[in-house]
Formats: sequence, C-alpha cells, structure tokens
Amino acid sequence: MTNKGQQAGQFISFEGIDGAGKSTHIRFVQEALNQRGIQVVTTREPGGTPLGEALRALLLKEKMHLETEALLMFASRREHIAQVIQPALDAGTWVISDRFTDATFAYQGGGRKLDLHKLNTLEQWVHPHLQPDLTLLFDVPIEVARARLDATRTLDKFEQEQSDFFNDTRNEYLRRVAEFPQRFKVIDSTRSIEAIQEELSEIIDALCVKVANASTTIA
Ligand SMILES: Nc1ncnc2c1ncn2[C@@H]1O[C@H](COP(=O)(O)OP(=O)(O)O)[C@@H](O)[C@H]1O
Ligand SMILES: Cc1cn([C@H]2C[C@H](O)[C@@H](COP(=O)(O)OP(=O)(O)O)O2)c(=O)[nH]c1=O
Repeated sequence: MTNKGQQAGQFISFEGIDGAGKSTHIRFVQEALNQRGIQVVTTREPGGTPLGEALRALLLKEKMHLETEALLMFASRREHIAQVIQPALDAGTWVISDRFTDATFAYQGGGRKLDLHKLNTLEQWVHPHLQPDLTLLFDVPIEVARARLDATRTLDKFEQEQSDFFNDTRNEYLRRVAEFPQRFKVIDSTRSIEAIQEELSEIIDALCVKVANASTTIA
C-alpha cells in the first residue's frame, strides 16, 4: 500500500454503477492473486464487519436523510478500516474491497448531489492517510447495466433509482478517474467476461511486478 512502510499489503477497491459487473470479477481477481502466492482478504462496503453489515441492511432498505446516509456509509467504513482493512494491510495481507470511498462520492455526491466538500471533510476525518493502491472501475453505459440488473435480480433501494441518478453517479466516478489517474484503471465492461478477465490478469501481473520491484528497492 502507498500509505505506510515496507512489506504492507496492497489495497484494491472495485467500483462501478450497479450492474456494471464488479461482483462477477472479484472472485477471479482473488483467485488470480492466490495463484501468485498472495494472501487476500475480500470484503465489502457498506459492510465487512458485524456492525457494518447491520448498517448495510438499513442503508439498502430504509429511506433516510441524504446526510444520514452519507454519515452511515462513513460510520460503516470507520469500523471496516479499524477491524478489517488496516490490520490486514499491516500484516502484509492484500485487501480487495467491493466498494470504498469513491462509491460515496459517486452515489451520495454525484447521484444524490450532496456537497462534495462535506464528503471531503468526512474522508479526511475517517481515513486521512489511507487510499486504495488500485481502484478498478467497471464502466458501462447505464442502459447496459440496467438490462443486466433487470435480467437477474430483485432491486434494492439504490438499484431502483432512475436513469438520471445513475448517469450522475457514473459521471462522478469518471470525474474522480480524471482527478486520481494514478490509482484508477477503467475497465470497459461492455466487453465479454473473458476479454475483461484477460485485461484483469495483465493489470494484476503489472501490479505484482511493481510491488516486487518496490520491495527489492527497499531491501
Ligand atoms: N461482461 C459481461 N457481459 C455480460 N454479462 C455480464 C458481464 N459482467 C457481468 N454480467 C452479468 O450482469 C449481471 C450483473 O453483474 P454483477 O457482477 O452482479 O454486477 P455488479 O456487482 O457490478 O452490480 C450478472 O448477471 C452478471 O452475470
Ligand atoms: C459503499 C457505498 C455503497 N453505496 C451503494 C451502492 C450500491 O447500490 C449499494 C450496495 O453496493 P453493492 O455491494 O455493489 O450491491 P450488490 O450487493 O447489489 O452488488 O450501496 C452507496 O450509495 N454509497 C457508498 O458509499
């Protein structure tokens, strides 16, 4: 990770609008890392801890004030970092998180129009020194995502939002890619699952080489 000393694990987050294909590829990336001898903890937000999962159940179902929603996302995240993410990284274990703070900027900021300054303040409070080393953004036009969702599952509170919401959410993700180009990789998720996995393998290989080179330099 970029945040602390040598030999710490790498932190990878998966992002994208609902139906973009994130969940489909998480297991693939975990197995690809395991095959390279890397220990991985896979987790998710909101959630990842008993308290976080209880908050998730509320967040995905209950209507609430926009700021309550954002605060609960960060409350879940605070617990998640303390109980799961930071201990794993410190122990040299890699972490894959199905969503992290980019999702709050995209959904509560982009989708729901919460002032981004407020989200910046919460981010600085909750994790001033922690950022993913790599964020995989699964990107598709919203019509494609919607068709995939409609074909497969009962929609939760967020998934029932209208097209404008998801367009704004997607645009905020893309704005963050432009702001933090060094940690984002945008995956064109309109392609076949096989083509995407080929690209993911190349990205993982490149990351493993980078980490190995960095630890050689430190040693
Ligand atoms: N590249 C792809 N091409 C076709 N269908 C896909 C692709 N990626 C995912 N899917 C399908 O779309 C649906 C939503 O994918 P999922 O991974 O659950 O999305 P997310 O986790 O981003 O909400 C699933 O039924 C999945 O099998
Ligand atoms: C982490 C996070 C998720 N969300 C939303 C996005 C998703 O619609 C929902 C749950 O995410 P996700 O785990 O992707 O849902 P699924 O189990 O259906 O794949 O929570 C936010 O609005 N803000 C956040 O900060």
